[in-house]
Amino acid sequence: MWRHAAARRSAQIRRLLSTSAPSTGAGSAVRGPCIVHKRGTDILHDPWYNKDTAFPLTERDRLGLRGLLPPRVMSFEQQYERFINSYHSLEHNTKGEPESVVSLAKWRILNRLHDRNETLYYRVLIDNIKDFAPIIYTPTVGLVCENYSGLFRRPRGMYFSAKDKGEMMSMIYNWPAEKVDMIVVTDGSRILGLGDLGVQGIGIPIGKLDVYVAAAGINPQKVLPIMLDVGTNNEKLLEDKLYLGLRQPRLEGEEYLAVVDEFMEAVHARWPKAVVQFEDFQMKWAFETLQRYRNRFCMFNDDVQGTAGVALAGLLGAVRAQGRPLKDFTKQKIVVVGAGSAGLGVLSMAKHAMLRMPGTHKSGELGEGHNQFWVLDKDGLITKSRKGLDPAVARFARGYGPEEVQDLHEGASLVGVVKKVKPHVLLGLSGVGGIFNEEVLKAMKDSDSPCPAIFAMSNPTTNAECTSEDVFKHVGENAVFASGSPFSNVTLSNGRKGYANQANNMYLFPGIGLGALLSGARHISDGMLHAASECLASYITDDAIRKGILFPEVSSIRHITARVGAAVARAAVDEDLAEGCSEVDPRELKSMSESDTVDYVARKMWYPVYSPLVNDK
Ligand SMILES: NC(=O)C1=CN([C@@H]2O[C@H](COP(=O)(O)OP(=O)(O)OC[C@H]3O[C@@H](n4cnc5c(N)ncnc54)[C@H](O)[C@@H]3O)[C@@H](O)[C@H]2O)C=CC1
Ligand SMILES: CC(=O)C(=O)O
Ligand SMILES: [Mg+2]
Repeated sequence: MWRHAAARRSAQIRRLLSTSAPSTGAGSAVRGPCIVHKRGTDILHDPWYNKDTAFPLTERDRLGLRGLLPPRVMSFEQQYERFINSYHSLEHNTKGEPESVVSLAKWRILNRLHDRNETLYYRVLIDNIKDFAPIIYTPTVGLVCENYSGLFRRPRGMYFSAKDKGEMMSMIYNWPAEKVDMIVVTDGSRILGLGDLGVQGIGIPIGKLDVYVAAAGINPQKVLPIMLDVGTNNEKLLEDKLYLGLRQPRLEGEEYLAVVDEFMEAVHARWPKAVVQFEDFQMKWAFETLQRYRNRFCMFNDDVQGTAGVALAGLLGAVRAQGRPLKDFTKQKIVVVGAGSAGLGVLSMAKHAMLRMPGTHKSGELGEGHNQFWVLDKDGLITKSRKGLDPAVARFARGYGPEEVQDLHEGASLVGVVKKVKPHVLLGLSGVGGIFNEEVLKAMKDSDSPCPAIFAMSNPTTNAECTSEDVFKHVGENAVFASGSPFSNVTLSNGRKGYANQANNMYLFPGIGLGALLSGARHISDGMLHAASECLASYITDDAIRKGILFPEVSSIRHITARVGAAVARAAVDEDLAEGCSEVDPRELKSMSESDTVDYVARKMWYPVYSPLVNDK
């Protein structure tokens, strides 16, 4: 049985590798020579250049490697097959072990390859993204962050701490790559739904940048994960002897902002065209830093803006799933659970999309007071009678219109709200696992939609508001479901599939970053973000939507990202924000048709093949 499976896999691997260049984003499978400034073991220990046993004999002579490797020269295909086989042996050998043990073992084997040979690592990642994304990204990356200090073996990325004040401008030059295109930075204060993990949050920028390389074809030599260690308020970590971060409470106020300001100035001074993605900052800093930097630097906040675009695409899909025209989006009743950085990002983008729907202005149907949303946070339903309401939340508080007849009071419970409102959509970004319990889901049966939509978007899996099983069992087989972390499809009573879509910002952030980079955008505008979301929403056909498919397969992420990247670049050009990049100036970008732009973006995507190495000494 095991042998048959292995033979099948070998055939699959041969098939995969014989198509030397996939249809999108291949770049060229034949690469020109690459100049290295090192020789001998220095090359073997550098994962950017290392080919392990695949160094040809001529290269071994040229680079001083002769005698440093076993004599047999393996092909890339053989190395690939060897890795995949060891991965499957590990799966086989860990059967029956607890899930966390298996997941961490899988992460370790991938991480070791990452640290040793990036070309092979990214090739296996690209080819097997659906299987490997749950390991290098959510949910396993959450487990890795929780255990990071114990798992730490080799550093990756850069660490700027509160103790580095005044030094960052010189520290930035310690990074060995001359050019950096994409940076993902966190302060570790809200890692997925796991809270403050301090310096251990570095796993998130690393995972996000892996997705950038796999999905957007950003050259891994030009990505930089960054941790801003300003302390932690996590008592458990502060007491942990192995904790690798600063043992002090988080900086606050001006002291905190001074660190982030200095970091942003340092990055901009060395790499003025780099795109900076802010990730997993607690709400107050997510919004504050976005406001502070978005018009000065080419940056965005993925949790606020990337998530919003993905959720909006899903919400529009939910309208189509009901067989209704898109303009009916303005009539959808949407309950949002979680009014944090992600929830508020979604609310504000969805509201903006409603206001932009064709015809809404003419009919005067929608105004700022129009409110299709019921928003709950940890204290229940948010109404205008809530004391000390933040203006960003106040826009969505109930009580501004005729909806008051629904007799829902401040702080009403989730189940109470669902029973009274009968929403078309229930969307969770609360970080609270299981909060969409049986009672809540059963109440969704009475939704005014023939296909009630449940989005359990919190990560990782343990923090998801509910599971795919729960939804099809309690809401009904006509429900549509999407979650932040992957769940399995469910077999329905009629033998059809209940689709477990993944509503994760991974469908957009790589394209936002890529489009901004290739257009040389001065900054990332709302228009560029809307273009990204619309592109994702229109990717799914009506046929697929009717089956309950709201988002594409993760395996097609490179294809989607090329399109999203092109849409973002075109929006930058339209808004005169594009300054062009080294090869293409803004006029050329402007003259490209839509499909030319997609081709251009796809051509610029890096694809992992071994380049001939030439030494400059
Ligand atoms: N699927 C995706 O692409 C994304 C998912 N997320 C997930 O969303 C979750 C929240 O992220 P943020 O908004 O940044 O966090 P946050 O900490 O800023 O906000 C959390 C919100 O949930 C509310 N909340 C807490 N307990 C609650 C309860 N029992 N009932 C109702 N509301 C409750 C809080 O009051 C707060 O408004 C995290 O789990 C994160 O992983 C975030 C970004 C992207
Ligand atoms: C997916 C993501 O960005 C989050 O859960 O924070
Ligand atoms: Mg995030």
